[in-house]
Amino acid sequence: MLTALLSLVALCIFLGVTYYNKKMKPMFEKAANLPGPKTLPIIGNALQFGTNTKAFLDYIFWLTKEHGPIARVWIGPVLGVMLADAKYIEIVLGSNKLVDKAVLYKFGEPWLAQGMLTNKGATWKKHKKIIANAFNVKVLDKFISIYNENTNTLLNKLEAHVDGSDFDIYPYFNLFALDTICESAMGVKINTQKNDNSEYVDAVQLLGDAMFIRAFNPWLHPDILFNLSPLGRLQKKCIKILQGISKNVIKTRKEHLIHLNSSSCKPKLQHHEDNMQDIGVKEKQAFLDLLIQAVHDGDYLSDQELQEEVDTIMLAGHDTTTSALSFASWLLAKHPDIQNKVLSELEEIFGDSDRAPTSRDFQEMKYMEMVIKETLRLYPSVPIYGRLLTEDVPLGDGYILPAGTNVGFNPYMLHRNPEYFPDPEKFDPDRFLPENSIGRHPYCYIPFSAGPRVCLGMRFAMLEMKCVLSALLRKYELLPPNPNHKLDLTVVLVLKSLTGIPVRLRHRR
Ligand code: HEM
Repeated sequence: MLTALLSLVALCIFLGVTYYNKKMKPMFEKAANLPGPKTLPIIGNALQFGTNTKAFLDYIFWLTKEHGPIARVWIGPVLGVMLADAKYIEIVLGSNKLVDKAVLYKFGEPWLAQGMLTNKGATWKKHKKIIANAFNVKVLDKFISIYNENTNTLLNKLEAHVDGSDFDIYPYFNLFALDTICESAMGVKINTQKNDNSEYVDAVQLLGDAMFIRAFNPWLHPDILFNLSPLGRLQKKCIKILQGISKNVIKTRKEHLIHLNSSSCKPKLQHHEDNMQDIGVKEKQAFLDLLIQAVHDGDYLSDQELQEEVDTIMLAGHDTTTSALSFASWLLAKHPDIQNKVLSELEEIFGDSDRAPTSRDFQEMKYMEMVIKETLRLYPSVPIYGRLLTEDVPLGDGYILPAGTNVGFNPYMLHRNPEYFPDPEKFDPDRFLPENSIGRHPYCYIPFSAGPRVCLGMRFAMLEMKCVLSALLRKYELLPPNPNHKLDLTVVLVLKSLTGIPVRLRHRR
């Protein structure tokens, strides 16, 4: 018995040493010269991250401020490196090979499974092609009526605050964005703006929060412990609600399309653009309809894949725009001169008319676009995202990132580097005038990421944001909040403020 026990201990030690020598030792050696904070034995820098999202964000900012554009941390045996220099970022983000997501993304998998955001390899590539097709300009124009309709509902809700005191605009944009993405992604109206108590909204919100809470509480990392915890049980309940809805919608939309197809005696589901006319779909198209009909190398997306992609679009497509819209309104409220310039542009486009905007109008909103870009420079909706390196990556300057490193990108700090953006704290949309952008490094501005895993919803988001901001400014003047108010930034999937994002409103005429 004793011999067996001793043999087992010896085997464990042997396996541990082999693992260390083969995997960990080369990693330690290659990472030895990377700048970073002092580490403790075994746990490394794990205790420095804090246990909440605000502390995490502050720590990430501090890492770059203190240790510069390459900042190394160890979380136990996991190596993390924050990059905040465009030339280093390009090497990783620009690579067609380094496309795997960092380990933290696995906490999104219970909901998103193998959807675009979390997926990798051949299926990611195949899905990206299919989905990118669904996001082309012609298709996006078809969503304008959805934006306009939901914008009108938003403006009606905001009436309650006209001539009132400061109010937090974030929750209003959040419901607007959720209604818009739900209708665009699935073709379903959930009317959260009109119905404040929505099980659906609560579930989306709770899931976003749960992913982050889990990520920053290491005892919740093992699936077995998480699933038994109250948070794990809550997450399961929320996923059931959301997937129940998307499953149902997929079934109904598919049946509907098949019915339309067979009634025109063409039992085929073809590539969407040609097919939209064929199958006589005159009603509003949703991304889902396009994905159902999309063919790639003779292959359709299965029901499971459709659901994962729709769920991903739902997640990626509402909090991000909410954050950007809220910070844009706050910045415009605090900078009346810039707000007036946007208004002049809108007056040139619309004159005295109160007609709804068209696709052409959005193309003419050049200054508005620069305002949105400058907002995302100062307050990038996704202030941190990451990749897992599958091979050693030489950065130059004597630095190597070993295979297995989790690389983090920190647009918030990158965008505040005076080398790329002089006087970086100043809100100055003119930075994005074509003549002022000449010579700027293509990877120094990355609110939508860059390279092969660039955001798929970038154009969708830009149109949606132009729609709602232009309507808001045509109707209301945004007034600055109490000067004593201070933002208290945190990240829960996206950049938010714990003290809210307040503005005041007054009618224009
Ligand atoms: C202001 C709005 C938005 C911002 C700032 C933004 C930003 C980003 C960023 C930084 C990423 C890369 C994340 C990573 O590498 O982990 C990303 C990916 C993605 N975004 Fe967006 N996004 C926005 C809106 C949207 C919208 C409206 C949609 C859908 C309608 C969308 C769909 C996606 C998808 C599917 C991906 C995954 C792409 C891939 O991994 O290949 N995004 N977005």
